[in-house]
Amino acid sequence: MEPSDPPFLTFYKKLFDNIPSTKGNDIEALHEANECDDQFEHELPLIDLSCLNQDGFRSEECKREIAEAAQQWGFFQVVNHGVSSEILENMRCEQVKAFKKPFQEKVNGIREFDFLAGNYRWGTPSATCLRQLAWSEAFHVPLTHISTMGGDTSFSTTMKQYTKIVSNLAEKLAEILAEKLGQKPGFFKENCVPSTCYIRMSRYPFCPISPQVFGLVPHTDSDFLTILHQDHVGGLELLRNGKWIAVNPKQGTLLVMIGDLFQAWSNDVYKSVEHRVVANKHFERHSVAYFLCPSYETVIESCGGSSTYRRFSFGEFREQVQDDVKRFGHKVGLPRFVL
Ligand SMILES: O=C(O)CCC(=O)C(=O)O
Ligand SMILES: [Fe+2]
Repeated sequence: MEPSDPPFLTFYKKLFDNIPSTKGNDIEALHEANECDDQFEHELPLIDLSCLNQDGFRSEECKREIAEAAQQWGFFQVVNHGVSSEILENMRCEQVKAFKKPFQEKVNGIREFDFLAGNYRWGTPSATCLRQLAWSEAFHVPLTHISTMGGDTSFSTTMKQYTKIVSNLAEKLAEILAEKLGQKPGFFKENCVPSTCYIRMSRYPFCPISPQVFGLVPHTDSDFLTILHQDHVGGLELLRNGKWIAVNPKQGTLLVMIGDLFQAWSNDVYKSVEHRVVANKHFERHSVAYFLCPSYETVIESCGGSSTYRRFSFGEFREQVQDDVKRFGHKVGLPRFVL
């Protein structure tokens, strides 16, 4: 059978050849750099979205909790979000099957899903050292692609069901966050379009050299907000007050992360949360993320008060991110746009 795993060890051989000896002190230093504090895990905000359908008081209270979590954490977990456990499970199964396709087929584009070469990414082509390498593979699928996917396959049906609910949820949460800033509704409906919103399905193969590489290097998301579903394995961590906190999996829960665009739009009221995925030595892991993005022409400017950031279009932001990744090996992000 043809292999399905990306050839990390052979393709990135140069990076592994340059590893300083990883004995004694070096390994200790790495563990220290990767250290994660489990102590605050229980404090991660968890919000019951069914309250949004209840009487005025309960629903207002729920909106307040959402805005508070976005301000203080840039992150929250949600339950009763409208995606049934059946759809979540189907999505996971379809994703597992898709990643089991031969590596070469994933690279060339999976015909059966109308995927092109560009839909598949793996590793970090720009990495110049192991700490920049992501030990993971992913399919990026814009919403426009999902809605035009042909055939009544279980893959296309599940993708359509999942994205329909999650995209509505993302828009609803974004509108609540805007309302809490005193903004009129409609901005996200008007500007977030199916050609730029996308689903990213990720697989993190088990990694024999963990902790020397990450599954996904520390980053913030370049969108308004992200809705993530992770499987039971764990590995996602977020940065809070200088400490990494593990986001342990809770069945049926979706995770919401504020991205850079919301931070700029809200003039730093909502925080774009830095997060990473730690590679697992023994188990593979899957996750699926939905990114709420505006059209490339959409201008992002502070919705109130004197702004920390200059106005920029989403297209300009993306180009700058790609440029920085090429030049420095990592994203700079919002600091590039500070006035
Ligand atoms: O897999 C995860 O838990 C995180 C994925 C993520 O952060 C991303 O795709 O931007
Ligand atoms: Fe992310």
